[in-house]
Amino acid sequence: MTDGREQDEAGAEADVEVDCVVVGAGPAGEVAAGRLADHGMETAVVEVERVGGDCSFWACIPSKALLRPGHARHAALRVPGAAQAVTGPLDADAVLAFRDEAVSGYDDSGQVPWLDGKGVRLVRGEGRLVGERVVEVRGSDGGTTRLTARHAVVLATGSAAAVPDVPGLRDAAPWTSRDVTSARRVPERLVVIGAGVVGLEMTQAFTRLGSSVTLLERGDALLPRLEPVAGRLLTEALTEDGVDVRFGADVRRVARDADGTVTVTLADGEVVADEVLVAAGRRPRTDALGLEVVGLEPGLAVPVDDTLRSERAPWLYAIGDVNGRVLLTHQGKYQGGVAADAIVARARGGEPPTTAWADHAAVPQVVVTDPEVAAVGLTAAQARDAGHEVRVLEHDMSTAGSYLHSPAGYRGGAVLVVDAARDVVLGATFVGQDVADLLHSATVAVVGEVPLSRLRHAVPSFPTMSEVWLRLLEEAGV
Ligand SMILES: Cc1cc2nc3c(=O)[nH]c(=O)nc-3n(C[C@H](O)[C@H](O)[C@H](O)COP(=O)(O)OP(=O)(O)OC[C@H]3O[C@@H](n4cnc5c(N)ncnc54)[C@H](O)[C@@H]3O)c2cc1C
Ligand SMILES: NC(=O)c1ccc[n+]([C@@H]2O[C@H](COP(=O)([O-])OP(=O)(O)OC[C@H]3O[C@@H](n4cnc5c(N)ncnc54)[C@H](O)[C@@H]3O)[C@@H](O)[C@H]2O)c1
Repeated sequence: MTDGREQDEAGAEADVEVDCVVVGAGPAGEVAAGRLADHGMETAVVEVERVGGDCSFWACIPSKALLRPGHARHAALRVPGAAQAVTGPLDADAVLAFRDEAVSGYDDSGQVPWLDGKGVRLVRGEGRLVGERVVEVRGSDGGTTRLTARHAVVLATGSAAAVPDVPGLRDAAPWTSRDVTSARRVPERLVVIGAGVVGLEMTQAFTRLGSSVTLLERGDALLPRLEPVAGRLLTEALTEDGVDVRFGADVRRVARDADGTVTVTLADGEVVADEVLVAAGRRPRTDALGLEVVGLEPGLAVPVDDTLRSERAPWLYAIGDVNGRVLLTHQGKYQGGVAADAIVARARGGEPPTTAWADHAAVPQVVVTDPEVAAVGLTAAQARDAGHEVRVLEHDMSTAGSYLHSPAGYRGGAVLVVDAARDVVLGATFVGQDVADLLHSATVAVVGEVPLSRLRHAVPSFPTMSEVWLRLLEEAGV
């Protein structure tokens, strides 16, 4: 099933007809293709780089591998007995080797059998819309294949780092998320432009690997779209790690000298470093995707409705980062499943069985820093803005199960946002070591609209981090 190029005897490309074509085999595209095939749709997936997408090779997986050793070392340092066994810094070479192993040496052959097993046809090359339901694929040898979809084309081409128009920045050969996650050495001095999730995670990973990091954020707080406790505790933690965190940063110019040194000029001074990481947001990968075929502008996101279908063409769907809805792997995979079900239902003359409403109501996200930040649903401010009568429950998390995780003093906090009129949870935020896996309990509570009076019967095990639920419900008086 792999490879998929069909050529006639003279070696010219042949047209191939299938039920559905998915462009991009990242997490979103893989899920959509697999589910379409499960439903009996003959499906082809087009991939220009590696099956598994950015997430597997240049984003989620390598970034988490770079973070994990530092988090494990710090967790040990907080526990008597274990702390005494920590006798030195991280072994940077071993960390980079761990990262290489996590990305399978940048080889996607381990991911292909899953597609094969589903019966999905993999076509290697760059896909581009060239007509109604037609995708042209240009292979690395310059040859082309035309794939015609009987039912639907699904765009799942992801996103790339956006490089702001700062004078000199592009010429300074900055690191992007791809370069930092695949770095082969640890720079002595690193300056990071942008304190979004990429900037925060990579700042901490490289600080703990031994870089001296300056983090430049133009805003006035970290993670401003989350509960304020998240940004506050993370700022404290990064500062304690030795990061120079600067808010209100106005980056005016960047220059790289002949000796490789980078100088970042700010409105109020300059920072000199060995590398500069641009972590200032993303742009959809639609520059050469043929969007003009359906009247959309190349370079922009592909707007879709809640079935992930474009309003421009009833056969066109877009899932994952490329539609700009929520730039997270798990939401892209969720969208892939919803889109596949909608395509199949419509192909059979029916209505989509569901929509991707969780994208609006209950998006879970974990910022994998130390402390971790795990949040789902609405913050108190967002809930008030949406017109809810809000009750906010807070707990500082320095007690309960957290004591065993970090007896030397746990830095953490929890916030539950409750719809006072309906007694249900609208959002939750947990900050602290080892809180990430608490998040799904909150996601279930938000999606299930479970009343607090019912939640008290969900008894958390003693002594686990889940006891934070007990404290929050005590605070609520239920
Ligand atoms: C450093 C970093 C860390 C991250 N960590 C996390 C995390 O921990 N958790 C999380 O949920 N999210 C994380 N994200 C976000 C996550 O990586 C994205 O949301 C996710 O990869 C989106 O999946 P996707 O399938 O839409 O796109 P991608 O993973 O980008 O996959 C798109 C695929 O399409 C292919 N493609 C593009 N154009 C074409 C074309 N014309 N023809 C054929 N193929 C094409 C690409 O080669 C790629 O393989 C992180 C992002 C970054 C940058
Ligand atoms: N653990 C995770 O789930 C994870 C990890 C990494 C990335 N992601 C996803 O990837 C997406 C992209 O992340 P990102 O961090 O690249 O973008 P982002 O949009 O989240 O953050 C960009 C930050 O850069 C700042 N900025 C922009 N231009 C600047 C400038 N000129 N000077 C100084 N600061 C500037 C912005 O104010 C913002 O704080 C996120 O939306 C996130 O969902 C998720």
